[in-house]
Amino acid sequence: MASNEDLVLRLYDVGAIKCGEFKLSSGLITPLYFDLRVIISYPEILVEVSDLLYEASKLVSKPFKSICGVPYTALPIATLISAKHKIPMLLRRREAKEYGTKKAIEGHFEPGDICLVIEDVVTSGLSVYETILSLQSVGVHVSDAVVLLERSQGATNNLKMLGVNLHSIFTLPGMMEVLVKHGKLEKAFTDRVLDFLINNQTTISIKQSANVSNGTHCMKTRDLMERAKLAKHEVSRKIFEVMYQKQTNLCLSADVTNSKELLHLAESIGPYICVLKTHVDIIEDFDQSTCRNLLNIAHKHNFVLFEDRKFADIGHTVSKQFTGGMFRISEWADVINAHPLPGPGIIKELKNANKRSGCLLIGEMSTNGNLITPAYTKATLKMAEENDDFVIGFISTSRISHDPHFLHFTPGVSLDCKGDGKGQQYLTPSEVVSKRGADILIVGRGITLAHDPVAAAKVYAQEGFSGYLAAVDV
Ligand SMILES: O=c1ccn([C@@H]2O[C@H](COP(=O)(O)O)[C@@H](O)[C@H]2O)c(=O)[nH]1
Repeated sequence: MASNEDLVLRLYDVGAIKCGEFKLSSGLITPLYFDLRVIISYPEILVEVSDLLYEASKLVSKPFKSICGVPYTALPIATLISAKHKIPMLLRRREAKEYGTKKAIEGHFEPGDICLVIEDVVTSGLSVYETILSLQSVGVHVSDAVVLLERSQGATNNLKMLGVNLHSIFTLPGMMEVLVKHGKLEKAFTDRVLDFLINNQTTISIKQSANVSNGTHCMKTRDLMERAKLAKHEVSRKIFEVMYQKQTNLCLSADVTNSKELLHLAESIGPYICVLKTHVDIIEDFDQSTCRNLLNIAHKHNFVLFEDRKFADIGHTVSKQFTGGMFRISEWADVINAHPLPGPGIIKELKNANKRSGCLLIGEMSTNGNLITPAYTKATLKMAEENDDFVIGFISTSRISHDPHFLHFTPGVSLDCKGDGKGQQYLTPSEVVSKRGADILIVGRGITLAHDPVAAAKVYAQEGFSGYLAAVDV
C-alpha cells in the first residue's frame, strides 16, 4: 500500500477524520470533519505528517529562511520540522501580549526575510492569511504555504489571488477516494460530501483580509486604499477603490465592431475587470443607447469606462471631438487619453471641455518601431505633473512615475507572447505588472478571441492581480 494511503487510513483510525455534522469556523455545517489536533497523541503520525510537509516545502517558489505554523494545530508540526531540519522557527501570537515585549511574532527575524507558513487543514485559507498578515506587519514576507489537507473549497485560489502559493499533500476528494477504496466510507456518502464541496466554495472577502490580525493589514492590499486616499481626481480614486474591492487590475480592451458584442462582453466579463476600454469609432451600429446600456452594465458590475480615443490635435479640435460628434465621449467616458505631442494646450482644452473624466497621457507605446524617445517620455511626465488635477496617469510599457497617485496602464499584454504581425508587441501579465510596474494590464484579443473569453479573463485577472500583490511589497 502506498505510504500516503496508509497515512490516510491511520488518520481515520485515530479519529482525525470524522463523519457526521460539524460546524466549521466559517459557520458552514460539514458532513466530514478533520481534527488533526489528535495527532499529538500519536508521535509516529505527527512525525510522518511533518516529514510530508517538509518534502512539500521543497516545491516553493522562493527560498525561505524560517517557518511559522498557523496556531494551534500546526505548531507542533512546525516545531518538529524546525528541530529535525535545523530551520529557524517563528511563532505567531493570536493576540499580541499586553505586557512584556507585546510582540505579534516571536523569534528572531530581519525585515525582508522570507518565511514559509505551515498549516494542517485549509477551507478558505483565511487562517493561513491571518498568519501571513501578522508576519507582514513585522516586515517578514511569505510567498508560499504548505498544508496537509486542502478541503477543495477555494483556499488555493483565494490565496493565489492574494499572492501566495499553496502546496497541499492531500485534497479532500483524493482522501475520500482512499477511504472508499479501503471500505472505510460508502461511495454514496462521499458523493454527498462532493456535492457539499461544490455548493460551499469560499472566498476571502476584502473586509476579512483588511481587518484581521489586530488591525495589521496586508501592506499590498492596503496600498490600494492608501493610493485611493492620495488620488487627486475622483476617477483615479474610484479606480483604486474598484481594484481593491474586486481584487482585479484587469482592463478589458473590448475592440469589437458591433454594440451587441460589446454589451455581451461587458456583461460577461464585467465581474473580473476594473476598467473596460472601448474604441467606439469601430462600432458599426453605434448610437446613444449603446452608451446608456454600457453605463448600466458598468454600474452593475462596478467598473469604469475608458474611451481609447488617443486625442492628438490642436486644443480647439480635440475639445469638439471630446464633447460632440456622434460619440459625445465626454457624456459617458470616465477615462480618456491623449498624446502629449501637440503640447500642453491639448490638456488644457480637454480639461476645460469636461473635468469629470480623468485623462491618461500616452508616455510610451507597445508597437514595434514607435518614435517615442526617453526624452519624450520624460516631457510627458512633466506635463502630467503640471496638470495632475486632470491627468490621472499614463499609457506606458514601464513605470514612468513613482508618485503613487498616478496610474500606469500597460497595453500589449498576452499570455501567448507572439506579436500580431501588424506591429503589436506582447509581454506576459507577470512581466508587465511584477517587473515593469504596471498598475493595470490592458488585454484585448488575448480575451476576446479566446475560445472561452470569460475563462481567459479570469486567468488574466488572477495573473495580473497576484503579480500586483507580489510587486508592491516584495
Ligand atoms: O501603445 C498602445 C496603446 C494602446 N493600445 C491599445 O490597446 C489594445 C490592445 O489590444 P490587444 O488585442 O491586446 O493587442 C488596443 O485597443 C490598442 O488600440 C496598444 O495596443 N498599444
